[in-house]
Amino acid sequence: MNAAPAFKKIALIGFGLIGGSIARAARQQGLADAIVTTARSAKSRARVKELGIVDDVLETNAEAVKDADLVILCIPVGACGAVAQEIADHLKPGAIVSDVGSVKGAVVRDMAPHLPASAHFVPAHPVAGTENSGPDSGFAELFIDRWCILTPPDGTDPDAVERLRAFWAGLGARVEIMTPDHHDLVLAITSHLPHLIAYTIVGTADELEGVTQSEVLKFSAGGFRDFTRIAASDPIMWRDVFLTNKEAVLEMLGTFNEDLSKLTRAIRRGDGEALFEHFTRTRAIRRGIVEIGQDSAAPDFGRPHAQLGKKAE
Ligand SMILES: NC(=O)c1ccc[n+]([C@@H]2O[C@H](COP(=O)([O-])OP(=O)(O)OC[C@H]3O[C@@H](n4cnc5c(N)ncnc54)[C@H](O)[C@@H]3O)[C@@H](O)[C@H]2O)c1
Ligand SMILES: O=C(O)C(=O)C[C@]1(C(=O)O)C=C[C@@H](O)C=C1
Repeated sequence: MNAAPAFKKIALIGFGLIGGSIARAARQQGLADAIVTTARSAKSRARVKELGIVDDVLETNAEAVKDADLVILCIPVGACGAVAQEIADHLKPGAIVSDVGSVKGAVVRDMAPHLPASAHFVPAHPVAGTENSGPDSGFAELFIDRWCILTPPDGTDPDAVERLRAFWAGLGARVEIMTPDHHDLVLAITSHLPHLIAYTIVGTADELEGVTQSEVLKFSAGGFRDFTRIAASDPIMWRDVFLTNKEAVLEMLGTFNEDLSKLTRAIRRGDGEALFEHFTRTRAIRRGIVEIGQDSAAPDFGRPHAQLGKKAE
């Protein structure tokens, strides 16, 4: 447990997978005196209150950010601009404003113009998640040993960046800083395209004539099952990701389609050597990821939480 909480009051706008996980982890690690959140429907507010993780659950975003030292938007990327506008006049001078969006260029473009000069805007993206959403889906261990990427605009107060870095480190994450454009290019290939492929393949299997729905379900114990998990991810979140990271995704999709054509040709021509060479190369990549502990099974969720802050410092 930290000696003194890093923040007096944290406001989490949205209490879904990411907002709920931040609240649980920040609470466990003692990173704030008070944590408040917003939930839009009466039903969600009642559920979040029942969970008993936060100090207050408010209906409006403007009410929630009052007196908060750290405000984190944990909502779909496409909603960030309108919410920045909603909260702008209610922010405490000196407050750090951040987000967790999977796309950074669009978030910076949509939020920055609305925020007052007295606020410190430090966009962030924890590269950790699941296919689940909603107030019950979060868990405190989500960010342990996962990356959190910060994309502060040029000229951002270094103290604000450092405070947010320390906050994410306190949640268990490894923190890296990059530009929004670079973030969006990297994530287009490592996260956005894999989701598009999963959404495609599951839809394709579903529409196949000659293969019944029950056969798709029955024989989905192998590779296809992994795709169905990813394809179960939140439709609003992913609609917004593809609408807002259009250029980078289309660029990566172009390269992907060229590579797919090469493999298609190798299959058509019976070119076993080309297939073997390709699969050998990709196997080595997977083994490299496992070796450096970046596969999904690697994080040690059993590690005592009290050690998190120490390890991440
Ligand atoms: N799910 C993941 O794996 C993952 C991982 C990292 C980052 N992210 C990013 O985190 C953000 C939130 O994703 P999530 O998975 O927590 O989604 P979620 O659906 O679990 O939660 C989103 C919450 O935002 C609320 N919300 C939507 N619009 C709002 C508005 N205008 N004002 C207030 N609240 C609003 C919803 O009611 C919901 O409670 C997204 O930007 C996403 O790109 C998601
Ligand atoms: O494991 C999953 O379910 C995820 O899709 C998590 C994942 C990812 O692609 O790695 C999804 C989107 C986020 O922006 C960050 C993490």
